[in-house]
Amino acid sequence: MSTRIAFLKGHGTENDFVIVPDPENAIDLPPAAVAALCDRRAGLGGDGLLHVVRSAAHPEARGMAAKAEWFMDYRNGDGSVAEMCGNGVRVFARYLQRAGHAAEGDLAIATRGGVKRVHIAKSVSDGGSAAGDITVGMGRALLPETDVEVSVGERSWPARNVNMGNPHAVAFVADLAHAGDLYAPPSHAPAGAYPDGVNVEFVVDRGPGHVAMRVHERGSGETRSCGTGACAVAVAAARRDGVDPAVTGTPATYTVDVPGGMLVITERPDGEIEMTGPAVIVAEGEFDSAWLEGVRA
Ligand SMILES: N[C@@H](CCC[C@H](N)C(=O)O)C(=O)O
Repeated sequence: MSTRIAFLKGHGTENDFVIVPDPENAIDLPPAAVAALCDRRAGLGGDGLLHVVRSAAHPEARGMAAKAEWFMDYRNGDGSVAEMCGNGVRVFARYLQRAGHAAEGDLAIATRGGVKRVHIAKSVSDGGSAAGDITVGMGRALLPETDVEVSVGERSWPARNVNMGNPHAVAFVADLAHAGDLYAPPSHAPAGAYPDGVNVEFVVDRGPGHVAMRVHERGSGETRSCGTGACAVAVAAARRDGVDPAVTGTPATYTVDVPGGMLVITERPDGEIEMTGPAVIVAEGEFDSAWLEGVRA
């Protein structure tokens, strides 16, 4: 018997997600079903999917249930699983707020990358009303001292290897257009540098503490924003600029322009990184479970 399954659509700086609320983890979402839901022509469309589950009801999150009631079971658009999604966790928080599971202020969300602290700012009123920004504590960046190179077509660049829970290669380029159409994943060397694949960011300077980036995301293709990518870029830019908050004792803030908007990233002297930006829910509806059954078959 088919049933109706509720979904929402949301985005953070145009990194967009299908949101499937499923508190008791009752909906089977194998990779093919996720890819079908994220398909922009034959499905609902999204860079990824946020499966909203109570931590206590998910085997990967039970251990975090005492600290965070809700688990972000994040999937990439091709159905693959990723450790963390920075824009996703902000959109996830906005969903929890809209559904009445969270209020403005602080909350904790369980992710595969651990429990993340989120702050939902008060709504602002400027003639109409707009949702306040959402800040997430992204944890610390790891900077393995690996020499990496990324290539698109004939062009190659040295890249900084940054791990934000998920893997990134950050390349500073003369012109963002040099990354080409990014339909195919950029290649990287050495070949074994990223055994589980990599998100690749291309970065140009806009001014002091201000950069712009494009990204090719593992499992999603080119997207209009990537939160973990923006954090990786901010840290790579800071180190390139000779800035290390652990040494100076002063927080470092970078503004990162992405094709879909702007994110503000602050790295603190203890290494903790905070990311702030908008997160919105744009639609909600239902789809027929029979459609998903057809995809799974
Ligand atoms: N868009 C996300 C990152 C999603 C995961 C990434 N594609 C991966 O496979 O690591 C973000 O906002 O961080």
